[in-house]
Amino acid sequence: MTAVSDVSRQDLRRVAREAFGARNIVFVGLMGAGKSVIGKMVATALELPFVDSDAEIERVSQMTIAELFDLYGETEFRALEARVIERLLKSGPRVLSTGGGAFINEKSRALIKDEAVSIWLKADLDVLWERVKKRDTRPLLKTAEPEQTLKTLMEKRYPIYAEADITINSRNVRKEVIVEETIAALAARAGEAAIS
Ligand SMILES: Nc1ncnc2c1ncn2[C@@H]1O[C@H](COP(=O)(O)OP(=O)(O)OP(=O)(O)O)[C@@H](O)[C@H]1O
Ligand SMILES: O=C(O)C1=C[C@@H](O)[C@@H](O)[C@H](O)C1
Ligand SMILES: [Mg+2]
Repeated sequence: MTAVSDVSRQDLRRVAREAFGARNIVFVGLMGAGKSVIGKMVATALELPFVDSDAEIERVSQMTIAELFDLYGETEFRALEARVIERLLKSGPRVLSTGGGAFINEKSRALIKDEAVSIWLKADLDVLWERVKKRDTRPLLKTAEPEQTLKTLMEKRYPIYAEADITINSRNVRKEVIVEETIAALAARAGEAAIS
């Protein structure tokens, strides 16, 4: 027997896919917010192709993000990131999870606004810190006080991430909950667009 909640979940997925399947869906937010993990799960649920810009940068450069920062510095990394994001957006539609700094770049942000519906996965500092402190692969957090660095990045970046079309509160609940909330928010936005 099919439960009522399964039917409505399928309906929400159908509405979200029909409204946004022909447009890029882009996840933005700080390190540890869950862009890579949740983005891939949303793509699977909506049966859309998925790409992660950090993974794509590593694939094309044949280097890790940490190696790119070490060898060429942040400015060169940002230039490469902006080029990769432009190419991915223009060759979509797909679900694209970006690196934490991508939406901060003015040109990439303008492009994402033009070519995509954007979703900010917003999380509190303690949630982010619990997640990112387990791995030391993030070059921007190789500082004497990484938690403070993360806090400073939050203060600088949150007003900019807030320009995204949709905000989802990323917190310590099952990932599936965040995925369903994201799809419901996309479906709701589709409904608003249909009315206006
Ligand atoms: N709702 C959740 N519950 C538990 N763990 C989560 C949740 N969402 C994400 N995580 C975990 O947090 C970690 C960071 O997630 P992820 O790599 O997707 O973040 P990100 O936003 O892509 O970060 P970055 O900008 O560094 O690429 C991963 O280990 C992931 O499994
Ligand atoms: O927040 C950032 O600026 C970054 C986040 C990661 O996804 C990587 O793109 C890189 O480590 C930079
Ligand atoms: Mg990621």
